[in-house]
Amino acid sequence: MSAVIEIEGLRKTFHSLRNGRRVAVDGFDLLVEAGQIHGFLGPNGSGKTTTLRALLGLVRADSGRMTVLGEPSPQLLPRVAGRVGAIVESPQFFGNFTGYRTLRLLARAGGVPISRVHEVLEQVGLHDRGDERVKGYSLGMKQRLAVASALLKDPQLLILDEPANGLDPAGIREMRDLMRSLAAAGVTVLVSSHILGEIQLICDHVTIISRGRRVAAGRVDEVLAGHDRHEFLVRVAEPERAAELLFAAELTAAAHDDGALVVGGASDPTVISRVLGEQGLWVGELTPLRPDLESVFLELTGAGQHPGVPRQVDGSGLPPSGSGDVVIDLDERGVDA
Ligand SMILES: Nc1ncnc2c1ncn2[C@@H]1O[C@H](COP(=O)(O)OP(=O)(O)OP(=O)(O)O)[C@@H](O)[C@H]1O
Repeated sequence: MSAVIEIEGLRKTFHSLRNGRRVAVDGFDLLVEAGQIHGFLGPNGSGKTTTLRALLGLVRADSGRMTVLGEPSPQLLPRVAGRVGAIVESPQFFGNFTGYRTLRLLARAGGVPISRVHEVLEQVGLHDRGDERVKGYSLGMKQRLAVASALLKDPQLLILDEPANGLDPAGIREMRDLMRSLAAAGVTVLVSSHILGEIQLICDHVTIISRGRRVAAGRVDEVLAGHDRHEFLVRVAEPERAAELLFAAELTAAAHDDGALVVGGASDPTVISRVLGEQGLWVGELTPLRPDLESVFLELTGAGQHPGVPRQVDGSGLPPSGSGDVVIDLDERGVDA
């Protein structure tokens, strides 16, 4: 598989009068290969947006090596910009424009044939609503319009920063279906999120960032398997006696909140049912406890107890007011330090 995005040792420090020096990204690595739907996960303030902004040349990294579609970024990003679509932060559009007019303008500005507008509206499922004003769109429709604008160039790589943010369950499902259909059409997708269930449903690969550092990366199933503690949920009539029997058999047993036991140390579940059954305790339920991305994420990032460094409230982490349109046209990107 060829690398579509490579980041090695990315470091970015922000300096502000109020908060002094803050290391937002601290030696971070990321590898996204062709054909992946790659989830980029991290708690609030862990460095996801800064990483994406550095990758796209929107903020200057202190150090690190980055490539996009094989070209060093941001130096030679313009060479591949036509093959990359990116949406960073919340999309904003002129409310009085229709979806169609919005895309037609963007297509003209980007030198894309107008015929492409119909194709992308179709692709994101807005074809029937293209003649309506954007101000009447739901948040989910606005997000899909943003994706449509990023698809105008028919990109090979789509980078989406928190596309499910603020969406209701139906909107999230629409976004998920859209990402799947794009991946099926051969687009490599990098999607950042802190909605873990979503990432687990959509993505085949994941990179988890915590406090600016990579703490896990790989196929979602492999990352999960690496955190499988081989525990089982066991339901029996006498949990306390069962726990004693299990301890005596050198297994572990902990009370679960609804009277069940969480049993560990058994290579296979028949060991548990045999230990209990031999003493006349019949097992009513024996379920393997598989880790989900949420438990792995909380374990790796400590997000439950130690939330990520909070976003600055002085607005220095936000785009300047008025620069609402955050659908990034890589051909016209600016660089801030
Ligand atoms: N322009 C900036 N100036 C100063 N600090 C910044 C700036 N941008 C980001 N930061 C800080 O860098 C750290 C990482 O922020 P970043 O926005 O990259 O995190 P994130 O993972 O995208 O968070 P979220 O999920 O909340 O969007 C935070 O501590 C943030 O306050």
